[in-house]
Amino acid sequence: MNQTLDNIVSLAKQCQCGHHHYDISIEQIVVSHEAFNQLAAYLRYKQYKKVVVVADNRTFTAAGRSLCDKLKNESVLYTVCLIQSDENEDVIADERAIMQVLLETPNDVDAFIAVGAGTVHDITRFSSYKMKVPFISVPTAPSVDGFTSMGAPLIIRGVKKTIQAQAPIAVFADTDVLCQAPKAMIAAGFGDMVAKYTSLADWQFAHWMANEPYCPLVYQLTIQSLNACVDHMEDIAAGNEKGIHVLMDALLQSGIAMLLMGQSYSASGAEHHLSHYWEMEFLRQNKRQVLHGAKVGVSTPIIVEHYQRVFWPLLSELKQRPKSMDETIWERLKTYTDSIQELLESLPSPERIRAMVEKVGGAVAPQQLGIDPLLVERSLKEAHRLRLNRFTMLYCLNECMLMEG
Ligand SMILES: NC(=O)c1ccc[n+]([C@@H]2O[C@H](COP(=O)([O-])OP(=O)(O)OC[C@H]3O[C@@H](n4cnc5c(N)ncnc54)[C@H](O)[C@@H]3O)[C@@H](O)[C@H]2O)c1
Ligand SMILES: O=P(O)(O)OC[C@@H](O)CO
Ligand code: NI
Repeated sequence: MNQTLDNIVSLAKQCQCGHHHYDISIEQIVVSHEAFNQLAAYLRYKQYKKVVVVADNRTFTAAGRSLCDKLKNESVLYTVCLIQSDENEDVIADERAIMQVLLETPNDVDAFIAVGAGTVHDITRFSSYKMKVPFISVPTAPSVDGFTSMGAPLIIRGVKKTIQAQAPIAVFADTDVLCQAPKAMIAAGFGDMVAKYTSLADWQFAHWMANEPYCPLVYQLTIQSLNACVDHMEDIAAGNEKGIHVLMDALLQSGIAMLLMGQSYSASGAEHHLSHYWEMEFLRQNKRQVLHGAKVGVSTPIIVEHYQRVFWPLLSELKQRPKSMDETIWERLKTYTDSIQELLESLPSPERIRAMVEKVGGAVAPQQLGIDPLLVERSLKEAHRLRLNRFTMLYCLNECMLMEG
């Protein structure tokens, strides 16, 4: 990571922001060729006797099998829970997957090991939390910033909800496994980082308008991770070890930033709400899922465009308080107009963001992901409702500025 784990722990202890910071329960983060040997040593140190390895067919092939060989050599008793995919071959973090883990886990398990990408981690995070046992993270692709966070975005009765659960107690990422991950997953990881342009802007806005808890340290950790990815775009695009290391470090650090707040304020704004809306629509239509990072890589420039072309012109022209806007918001919008303008002007242009995403091999148009323009249009009007406690600029636009009468 840009910062070492110890460094972040100490920065968090000294933080003067006034908000509660969750303890970083992560004891060790290893990103190296030696990760699995170090995991074996860690299990010895923890004296775990019985673990459950959670994976799916693909992640078991990518890393689970070789990890299990290691566990055998170490005489650690383990069982494997292979999460079943749906009829589209997708593994979804939903009730069925969680129930499968709970059913297949012995009651006296010491710890879980999540071997996979974002989805396997969220299933394991939630199940282990409910069973009151720790989990260890073994990422198989640098595809999301959700390895070190404590939130579990789950699909519950078809609705994407993020439930705060727990962070892993340790992370062991094997660089060979990460470098061999599908190129689309590497591009998706970059997409999840590029999304921080708008998530951080929405967070700043929500803090000004609605007193959403804000912390400069968490902001710094996140923007530092984003900048590291942008600075190493060539390496990430080439998929070389340097690039994969930088990307993975950035994703881990952004996850820790979320963990410190116990919420995804820094990492998820309107661009994520659009992505969640599209994901739910795909599930409803029984279509194959699209990678999370691919969706947010596409929705981020759409949100920048919408803020610069719709939100800002409307805001700067507002002469009187719309009926749907309460007095406090109206006063604050007036106070912060210049700051909001500066904030929006500080964002890279939609073209620039698309060029970055394209450079690392990601899609830039919704149609490339099978998302039709009508769905995009609908999501721009409705997606903010998925997170009514987040006062994003999209929320403000739709709920306070466009709803006359
Ligand atoms: N907890 C958080 O804070 C957080 C943060 C970001 C995203 N997320 C969530 O993560 C989920 C998306 O995760 P994702 O984008 O990593 O996709 P994913 O975990 O759904 O994986 C996609 C597919 O890639 C396969 N795969 C993984 N590693 C592989 C490898 N090395 N080789 C071949 N195939 C491999 C998986 O088996 C799966 O079929 C979403 O539900 C999203 O909401 C959570
Ligand atoms: O809190 P949510 O919106 O699920 O987002 C988490 C994660 O996707 C941030 O990158
Ligand atoms: Ni994300």
